[in-house]
Amino acid sequence: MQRTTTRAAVRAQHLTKTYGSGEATVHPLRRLSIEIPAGEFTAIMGPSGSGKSTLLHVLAGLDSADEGSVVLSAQGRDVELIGLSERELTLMRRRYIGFIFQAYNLVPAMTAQENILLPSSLGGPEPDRHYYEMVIDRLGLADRLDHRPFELSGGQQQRVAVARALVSKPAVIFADEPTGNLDSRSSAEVLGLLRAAVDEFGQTVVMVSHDANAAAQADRTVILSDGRVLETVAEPTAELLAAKMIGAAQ
Ligand SMILES: Nc1ncnc2c1ncn2[C@@H]1O[C@H](COP(=O)(O)OP(=O)(O)OP(=O)(O)O)[C@@H](O)[C@H]1O
Repeated sequence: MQRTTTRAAVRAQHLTKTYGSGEATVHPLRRLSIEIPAGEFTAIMGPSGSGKSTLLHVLAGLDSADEGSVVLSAQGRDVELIGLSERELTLMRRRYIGFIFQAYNLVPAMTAQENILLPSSLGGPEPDRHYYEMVIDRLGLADRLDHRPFELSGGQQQRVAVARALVSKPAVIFADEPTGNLDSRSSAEVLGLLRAAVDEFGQTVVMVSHDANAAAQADRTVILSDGRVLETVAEPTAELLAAKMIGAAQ
């Protein structure tokens, strides 16, 4: 059988993270290794406390691991994130990483447009004008750009957060439960946009979700259990993922 090799956008090996000591010790990551293929949509599922958010934060350079390696491939070079200083990590995040939070994390005093352009105002890459306009148009935000977050619905706020993560064409977009606060219609919209970011804009997306329907939008779903990768499911269906999650919780 012919094998095609997919380029990894992020390659993490033997990640270990421990909190506390003695009887209170918690191990969110236990020598966990994972590869995130470039230009694809990867979902991460697992029971509560299995280490999903910790893993996402470590892969995105928002948190550090005690041991292991996280290599980010961006613009033809590989950068090891573990061991970088806080300042170096901040620069890496600004240049190469987009992050979408469950709680949107928009700046309340800024308009939608100012929020979307915030990473470049802070020294990140200047978005390409044509691409910026295409993203705004695709996300249906053209007539919302002068609004502040409190004037927008939850779904619209999350679309602004998606636009903020997309416009600088980061090497990887991470999303931590991006639909966790949304109703089913807004959830479907946001998931459709993440799917389009991969299919139409060639982006790499990694999303943590509890929701089998959301994770089924991905090209593959990695299931975590107790700080380790239990299984990777290619082209998952919601039914299969729901069944796997019952297994992972036992
Ligand atoms: N700052 C911290 N201090 C101590 N323990 C922590 C800290 N952050 C996470 N943990 C613990 O690490 C484990 C993994 O947490 P993590 O948030 O990564 O899990 P999760 O799979 O994302 O869970 P959930 O689905 O409930 O959000 C949990 O037992 C959690 O209580």
